[in-house]
Amino acid sequence: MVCEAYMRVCTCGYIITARYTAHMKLLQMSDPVRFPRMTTAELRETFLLENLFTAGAIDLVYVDLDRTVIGSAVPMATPLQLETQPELRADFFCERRELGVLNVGGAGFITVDGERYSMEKLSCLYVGRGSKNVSFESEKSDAPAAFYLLSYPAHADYPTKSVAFKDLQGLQLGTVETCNKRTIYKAIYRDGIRSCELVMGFTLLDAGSNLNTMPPHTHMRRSEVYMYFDVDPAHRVLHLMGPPQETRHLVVANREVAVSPGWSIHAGAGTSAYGFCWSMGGENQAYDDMDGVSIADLK
Ligand SMILES: O=C(O)C(=O)C[C@H](O)C(=O)CO
Ligand SMILES: [Zn+2]
Repeated sequence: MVCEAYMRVCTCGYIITARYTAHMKLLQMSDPVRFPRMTTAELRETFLLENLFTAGAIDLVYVDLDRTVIGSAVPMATPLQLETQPELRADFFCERRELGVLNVGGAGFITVDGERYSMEKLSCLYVGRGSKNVSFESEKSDAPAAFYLLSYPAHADYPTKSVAFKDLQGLQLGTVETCNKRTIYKAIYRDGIRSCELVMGFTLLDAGSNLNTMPPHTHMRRSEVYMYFDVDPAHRVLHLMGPPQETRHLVVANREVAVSPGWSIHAGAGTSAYGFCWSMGGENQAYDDMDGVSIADLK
């Protein structure tokens, strides 16, 4: 289906062909001046994505911050093809972009230009700039894969590569006493799968711990995106955000995404167990380039 609204907007110049299907939602960030006066509804509309992971579809959102594209692909009985989008003005999705994918659902496959990658739960795939055909499949439609997608502009071609959960080396942080014992798994980063600006991995909390990224930090050189997964439907994560002296929270459900500008802390406390995918784009790829904030200074 071609989007009628989009066709009206772009009759001057841009030629839409049938393969440019529905357009992406556009998410426009707020700034730290407007932030403290935002209502709960405004905060949620600006920083939270609640409607990804539609069964049998690819969902994509374009964020003006670092030109991030956030999305999901949940293939059921038939594979799903990643199409280019009108907003990208590109012949194919990865013409000028790189893409990171994390599977948080059942086992599946991703095929990139004829190469088929097996994607168990928590496998991660990097798709390099210039890759033309990307498609997603589930092994079983009654336990579909749930592919989380994160894409940034790319200025070089790095090879498409996958990594399975069992091959990731975890970094243990936190303690039981401070309720934040957790393991960080880095997949796409300077010493792992190479990329232009995308940095991507996930964090799993130990049983009984519920706090992530505490003490918190900001990092003006990059924006960050959190996608919470394996959250029980009856439970929520209280995602903390905002300038360290002006924090607010978003109540986040399973497979929802919180966008975090460089001026914002990003941390969370779950009412039960959860994992989350963190990913970043921006000026550098040093994972530990963080401006730490002491807990006592938070307001
Ligand atoms: O639990 C944590 O700590 C994290 O997962 C931190 C994120 O990875 C992060 O904020 C990286 O900048
Ligand atoms: Zn961070």
